[in-house]
Amino acid sequence: MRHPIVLVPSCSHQIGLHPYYAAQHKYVDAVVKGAACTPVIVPALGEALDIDALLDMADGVMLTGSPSNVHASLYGQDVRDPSLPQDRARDATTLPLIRAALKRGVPLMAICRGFQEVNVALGGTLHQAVHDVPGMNDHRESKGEALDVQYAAAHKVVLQAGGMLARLLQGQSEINVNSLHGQGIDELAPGLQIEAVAEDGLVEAYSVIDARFALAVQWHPEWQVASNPVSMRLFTAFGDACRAHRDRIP
Ligand SMILES: N[C@@H](CCC(=O)NCCCC(=O)O)C(=O)O
Repeated sequence: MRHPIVLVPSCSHQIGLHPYYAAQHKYVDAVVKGAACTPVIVPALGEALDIDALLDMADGVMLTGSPSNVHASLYGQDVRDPSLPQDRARDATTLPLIRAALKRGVPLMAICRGFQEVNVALGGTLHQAVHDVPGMNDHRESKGEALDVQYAAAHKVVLQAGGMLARLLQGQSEINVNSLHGQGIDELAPGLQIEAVAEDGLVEAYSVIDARFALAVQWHPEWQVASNPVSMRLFTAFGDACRAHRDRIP
């Protein structure tokens, strides 16, 4: 039996003189090590992509994080800080893909930027600088530190009792998570169910109501996934949903 195929939309990065379609190793590796699925990196080609053809062959979609921000115009705002990285090619690829995948019931797992993209794709908005919102904490990483410091547990999140995440984590009420983001959920889109919140009240995880499996988290479960039991539960559940989709009777 073939492994389920998981689409991993790329970012568009400039490396030297050339633009690249790129996806970080840790996300692609987590699809294999955590979900036991086969990753397929999708170039950020936007409307040039045949999304239906991609979803015809896909058993899941995983949206990665990225230092770039979802363009604020996509949720009706002006860009607050133009010096921060953007990736319009990725936006033009992921937002239509998210809507199409959810419409078809393709399992979806979204991480960090991906978490923000799903909210925007479904009509929600973002804080462009969480740390400048009165009463909110600074959720950014210390960029000058080593990666194992940047991705270390930074704060706790309280799980929604009776929610999908609480069930997946067998009734745990809170977990410690890493935190590498300057933006965050402001208005939650219709049809989303909060699954976890940070100590300052920021939404840190949600699921899509009525979806068989659509889970989005602001933190990074892909980081050293195999050595983190909580992350392994999330990726295993995603992989199981992809296997069920692969074996569905059309
Ligand atoms: N740019 C957005 C999303 C942040 C994000 O995805 N961080 C991860 C970057 C590195 C990695 O991919 O692990 C924001 O700042 O909120």
